[in-house]
Order: sequence, then structure tokens, then C-alpha cells
Amino acid sequence: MRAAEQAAMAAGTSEWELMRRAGEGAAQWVMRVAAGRSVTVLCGPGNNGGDGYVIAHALRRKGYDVQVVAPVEPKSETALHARAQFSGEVASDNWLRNPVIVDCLFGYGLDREVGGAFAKLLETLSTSNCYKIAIDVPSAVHSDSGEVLGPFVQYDLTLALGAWKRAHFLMPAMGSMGARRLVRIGLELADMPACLSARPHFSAPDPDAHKYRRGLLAIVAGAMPGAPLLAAEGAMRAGAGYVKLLSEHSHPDAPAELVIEQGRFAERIADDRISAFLVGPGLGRDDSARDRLERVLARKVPTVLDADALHLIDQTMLDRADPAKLCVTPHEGELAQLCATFGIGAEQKLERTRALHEATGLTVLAKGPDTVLQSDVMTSFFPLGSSWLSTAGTGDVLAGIAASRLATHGDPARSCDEAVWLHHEAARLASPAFSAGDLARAVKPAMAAFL
Ligand SMILES: NC(=O)C1=CN([C@@H]2O[C@H](COP(=O)(O)OP(=O)(O)OC[C@H]3O[C@@H](n4cnc5c(N)ncnc54)[C@H](OP(=O)(O)O)[C@@H]3O)[C@@H](O)[C@H]2O)[C@@H](O)CC1
Ligand SMILES: Nc1ncnc2c1ncn2[C@@H]1O[C@H](COP(=O)(O)OP(=O)(O)O)[C@@H](O)[C@H]1O
Ligand SMILES: [K+]
Repeated sequence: MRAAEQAAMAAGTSEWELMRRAGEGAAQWVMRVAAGRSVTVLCGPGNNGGDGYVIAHALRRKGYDVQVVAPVEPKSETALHARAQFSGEVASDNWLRNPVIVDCLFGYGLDREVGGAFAKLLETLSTSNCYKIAIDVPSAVHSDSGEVLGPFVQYDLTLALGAWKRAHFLMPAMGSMGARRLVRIGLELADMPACLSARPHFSAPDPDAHKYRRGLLAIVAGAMPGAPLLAAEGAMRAGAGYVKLLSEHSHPDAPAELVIEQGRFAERIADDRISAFLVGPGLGRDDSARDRLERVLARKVPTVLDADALHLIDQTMLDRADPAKLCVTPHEGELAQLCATFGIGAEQKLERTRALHEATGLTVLAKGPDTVLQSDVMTSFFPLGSSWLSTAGTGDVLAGIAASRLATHGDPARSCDEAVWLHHEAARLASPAFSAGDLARAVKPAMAAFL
């Protein structure tokens, strides 16, 4: 963000002009939600506070009753300029009298715990029954890490200025932001190493398609029958032309269209029409599970590794595999396990995800409410998915979808990206309190949303 701002300024746009665009753009949103009601703007010492004075000035010009509360005077030259423009009331007390509060205490300059008068204001804000808007980021949020460094306030709306910051897509920060909207200020944001994933677009199969050309996915089962079956239910609806389950279980509930192959594992996986594997859901962690995983990895075919496979994989296995063709889909606990296995000391999710990719070359899809995808190309963040996904088996469905996408085109990062979108859309369509089975069946209508 700072680099993009510097580039804009080097090209002739002043910092004041950027602040004016940011503040006036944000004021448009504030007016939409305030709809004539009185507004209080909390202004801090830096340029986030400067944005606050621009917002207050813009509202006042439109006839709004505006109160500014500022515990200290601005420190930066540009914020002082914005302060000088505003001719309304500026109070330094703790009394928030209005039904709409706009928080401009700190933006991406926050670098330590919020204390003193600022913390008191945020505490008052947190308990006040008003509509709460955060400008750029909530003021106690560290914009790079998503950590909350002060009183936790639950906002109704967060207006990102110029570009998304990492905190807009990382927990715990993103959980406090309410609806998130981006206010554009004309910054050039091409070639960024991190981005918000763009909605994918799928096409119908080519006219000359047949089941093998569309991709044969082999799902490797193991100790438990349920998880790989759930993954297969998702996979059959996510694009692959042919889904096989390599399983020794009887699966009386399996759909007729799912081919289940038993016995002679080494021969089964040697089929060179297999374009992708999924290993991990229900695999188990005993010697036989390890043996299956080792054999699949040695095939060097595009593969999704999930669940038990993430507990079994180690450097020796990776040395015999082709990491560029592999993606791992860990939840928080599995990510911790992978970090322990590959000697990664980082503490936070984003750093862990990036370090794991650096150390192994694997494409890493770190799941959760704040899903992060790290590939060779970039770090991707995603819009928030339904919190109803927090039920057992939904990860198996995600792994099935990702493997199905992988079978169709062989690109690990693209598969993970598409899988998250399909998973979220399926969750939306499955309606509240769905089971993992309902979710897998909703992958079919979810596909239609991306055609
Ligand atoms: N640059 C641009 O072109 C544009 C920037 N824009 C806006 O600027 C924002 C970034 O502005 P910024 O860099 O001035 O930082 P900001 O978040 O206002 O706060 C830093 C100030 O707070 C202080 N401080 C820090 N932590 C503290 C603490 N815990 N407790 C107490 N004090 C603390 C720190 O001073 P310190 O005490 O560390 O010397 C400093 O004075 C950005 O989020 C966006 O809203 C837009 O207008 C678009 C154009
Ligand atoms: N609160 C939440 N909000 C959004 N998505 C969630 C939430 N909790 C879990 N998920 C998603 O649900 C899935 C859960 O996967 P996982 O933990 O592997 O479950 P399981 O092992 O039971 O299949 C992941 O895709 C994750 O991103
Ligand atoms: K803020």
C-alpha cells in the first residue's frame, strides 16, 4: 500500500489529493448509511485521522450535523491541512452522542497496543448502541497481521481505502469488520504479490470431450469409509469426467455412478489415464496408509493431500515426489503439524503458510474462515464463506472438489482457488445447518453459478 502510494505521489499526485479522494469516497458511504442522522467522527493523530477530518468536512457541506472527537491534535502535515479545513465542533471528551460513529483513530500506521484516551474511546464505542464504521481498518487492528491490539469493537461496516490490506481477510480482525467495501482512490495495483481471489469462470466440456479427456480422478481410501466417499460425492459434481474410489470397504450407500475398485493397489494406481489423485480423507495413519501415500507420491501425478496424509508426509517422501504438482489443504491443526514436520517456526497463519510453501514447494491452501492460498505466483485471500461450513466432513468435500478440478487441468493453485469458490457457493446454496452430504450435493448447482 505504501509503495503504491509512493508511486502515485512520484507520478505527481499529492498526498493531500490521495487523502481527499479517500475521505470524500468514504463520506459517500457514510452518507448512504447515515441517511440524514447525526454523525460523530473519531480522529487520531495520523493520516487516518486526516481522512476523518475530510469525511467530517464533506458531511458538513452536505448539511449533516457532525461532531469530531479527537483526543490529540494531528501530527502529520497532510492531516493538519485536513484539520484546518474543518470548521465544525472538535471535542476531546469521551461522549459519543450520535447514532452513527466513524472510527478514524488509526489506520495502517498502528504499530503497538492501543492505550490511554484512545483505548477509552474504543471501549466506549464497543458498548455504544450505534452504527459503527471503521475507516481503512478498525483502529485496534494491525493491518498486516490481523491481530487486535486493543479493545475489541464489532463494526457494522469497514471501508478499505485505496486497496485491501491483509487484515481485511485474516482472523481475528476480519471477524470484527462487518460488511467490507473498497473505496478506490486511483492507485495502480498491478503486480502485487498478494491479492483478493477473483471469481473464476468455468466452461462446458469441449465438443470432443470424453470421460478420460475431462479427467480421471482416483480417490485413495484407507481405514475409514465415510470421508473418501464424501470427497467423491463432491468430486463427481465438480468437473472431472470420471471419479474412482480405490477402497477395500463395501460402501453400500455409494451412488451407482461412482466406480469402486478393490485390491491390487499398485496395479490400480499405475493406470496412466489417471490425471489426479486425492489422498488423505479416511486414510488412517498406520503402515498401510503410509505405504499407499508413498506409492501415490512416487507416481508424480498431480495430487491433493488432505487430512491423514498431512500427518504422514515427511521430507523423505517429498524427495521422491514432485512438489510442484502437489497441493495440501490443511486446517489450523494440520498446518501446525506440517510446520512441525518441516521445521517452520512462524506463529501466525499467513507467515506459516508462506514459509511452508517456501520450504517445500507445495501449493498450500490453509483453510478456515480466513482461507489463504500460497502458490509460486502469489498469496490469495478469499471473500468470507458461510460459517455453517464449520461442521464435520466439509473439509473432505473441499478436498474432493479441489482434486476434481486438478483432474481436469492439472494446475494445483488454480484447483485450490476454484475449489474455495465452489465450496463457498455450495454452502450458500445448501441453506443453513447443512450436513457435509448436503454440501457435496450442492456442488452441482454451485457449478452453474460459474459457467
Ligand atoms: N499515505 C497516504 O498517501 C494516504 C493514507 N491514507 C490514510 O492514512 C492512514 C495511514 O496513515 P499514517 O501512516 O499516518 O498512520 P495512522 O494509521 O493514521 O496512525 C499513525 C499515527 O498514530 C501514532 N500511533 C501508532 N500507533 C499508536 C498507538 N498504539 N497509540 C498511540 N499512537 C499511535 C503514530 O505516531 P507515533 O506515536 O508512532 O509517532 C502516528 O501518528 C491509512 O490507514 C489511511 O487511512 C489515506 O488518506 C490515503 C492516502
Ligand atoms: N467459521 C467458518 N467460516 C467459514 N468457513 C469455515 C468455518 N469453519 C470451517 N470452515 C470451512 O469448512 C471446512 C472445514 O474443513 P475441515 O476442518 O478439514 O473439516 P473436516 O475435517 O471435518 O472435513 C474448511 O473448508 C474451512 O475453510
Ligand atoms: K480506523
